[in-house]
Amino acid sequence: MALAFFSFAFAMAIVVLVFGLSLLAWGNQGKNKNNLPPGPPPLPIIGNLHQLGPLPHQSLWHLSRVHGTVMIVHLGRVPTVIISSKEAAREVLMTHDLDTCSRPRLAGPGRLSYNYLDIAFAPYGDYWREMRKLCIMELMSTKKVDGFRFIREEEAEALLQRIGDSAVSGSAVNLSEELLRPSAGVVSRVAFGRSFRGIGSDKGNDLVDILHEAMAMLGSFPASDFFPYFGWVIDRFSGLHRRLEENFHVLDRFYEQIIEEHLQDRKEEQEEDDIVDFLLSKYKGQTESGDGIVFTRNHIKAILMDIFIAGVDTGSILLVWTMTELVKNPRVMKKLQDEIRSRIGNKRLVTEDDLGQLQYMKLVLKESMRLHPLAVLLLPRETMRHFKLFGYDIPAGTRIHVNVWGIGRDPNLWEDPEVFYPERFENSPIDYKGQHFELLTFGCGRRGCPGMYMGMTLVELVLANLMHGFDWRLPEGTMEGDVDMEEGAGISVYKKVPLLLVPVNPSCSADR
Ligand code: HEM
Repeated sequence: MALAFFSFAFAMAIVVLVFGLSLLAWGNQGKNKNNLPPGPPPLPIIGNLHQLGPLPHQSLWHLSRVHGTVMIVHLGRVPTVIISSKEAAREVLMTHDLDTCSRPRLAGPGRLSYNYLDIAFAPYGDYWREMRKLCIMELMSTKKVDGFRFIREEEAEALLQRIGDSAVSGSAVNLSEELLRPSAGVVSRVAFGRSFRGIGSDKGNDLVDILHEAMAMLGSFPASDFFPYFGWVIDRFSGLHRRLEENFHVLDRFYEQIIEEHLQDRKEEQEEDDIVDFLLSKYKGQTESGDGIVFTRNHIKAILMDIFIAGVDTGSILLVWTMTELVKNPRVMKKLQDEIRSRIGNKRLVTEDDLGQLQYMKLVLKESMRLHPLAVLLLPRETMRHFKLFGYDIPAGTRIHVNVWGIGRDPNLWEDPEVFYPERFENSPIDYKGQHFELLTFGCGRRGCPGMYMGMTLVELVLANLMHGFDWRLPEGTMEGDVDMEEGAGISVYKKVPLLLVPVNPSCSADR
């Protein structure tokens, strides 16, 4: 009894102490002499967390309409600047790129990247620079990507084959699942030298779920990110910690298997031909790389995490959103099919040589990326030094998010922003390659996406073939207006309800 009382008293003392310290720290925040950006008034301890909602990019966009396009919110104890206009995005990502190009230390990315040993979440510095250069040279350069063209075309052909079978049987295809396969196939064959095995095969663990869970964990807002001293307790109670650990272990087993298979091949003196071989050959047996970086098995696994997660899910999410918009907008789908079919004719497969002729398809993809930019808040940046932004002080160590989703729907930039209308890009120089701050699907500057060419080449090839090879219908009894547009939260925002469509061979279609 006495023991129980002392445990209770001890727990209460800790709660009071934490509460008191938080209030004290909160009070000190207000005494800051800096001219900080405006923002919604924060509550003690939780700051503005209560205003975020399940889809933070949407809540932050609505808040920015009231408080301004350079706005500060307090996520627990962490001041975070939200950028919601193309002008402010240009300042942060271009003018102040060097001031803002580090990454904050966050629980989800930290765990899945083996303590920031990857590229995407590594803080700015020599290690990040060397790894990024290495991955571009070995995997993502135009030359490398062009060299793997036959793999993309084989994967696209296999996809058409599978969809063709469904067209014959008249059954619906789950495109959210099916469109993952070409990117999974390309990434696994190009980067890992083999088709996927060992992931998605565990009972109850399918590849889509594992990837979406990883995206959710990378984009999650765990309490430990906002309450440094006691947040981990909340994460344990909420179950977030357990989810993160489970996801980490599924992925870890997969990377281990890839590494083991490569080590085995090396023993058997098989040819070195992919990035895993390259990482193993460069570092195996050494303790330090040329730049004095101690390289371990975890370093290799962290790089595999980036390639796997960034390389597989992104392209398929973009394709799913694009197919969703097309089926909701039959006029656009018909115009796109007419373009592709008139240019390509009766060829069985659209090849990469054909893609240059498909100008309307490029407009469709830009429009899809405007409304569904995947990494809706980009990856978080952290300022390395103090700088001024439109007269406001942005102190060193501030977290920054660029709300690309909001910029894509800004009525000051786009007429009827909610309408899917690819023609808005006709005769417009706006492109997604990082020079136009209205369309930042791949970010920009030092931390911009190095896999853009690799990702988009496959996306274009697959979309062109889907449109050339088939007409698409909604399942019986579903109308265009019924198509669910709900977003699933994560570092990349995906279509929450899987997209089911029925493929029809064009020769059987009543429209033709
Ligand atoms: C349609 C496909 C893709 C989209 C929309 C996309 C989007 C993005 C975005 C928005 C960022 C963050 C940029 C920033 O914070 O400024 C990023 C970073 C990154 N992406 Fe991609 N990506 C795609 C494909 C790929 C592919 C295929 C790979 C490699 C296999 C890849 C590897 C990376 C890496 C390593 C980073 C981190 C860069 C750094 O922090 O230095 N991405 N991507």
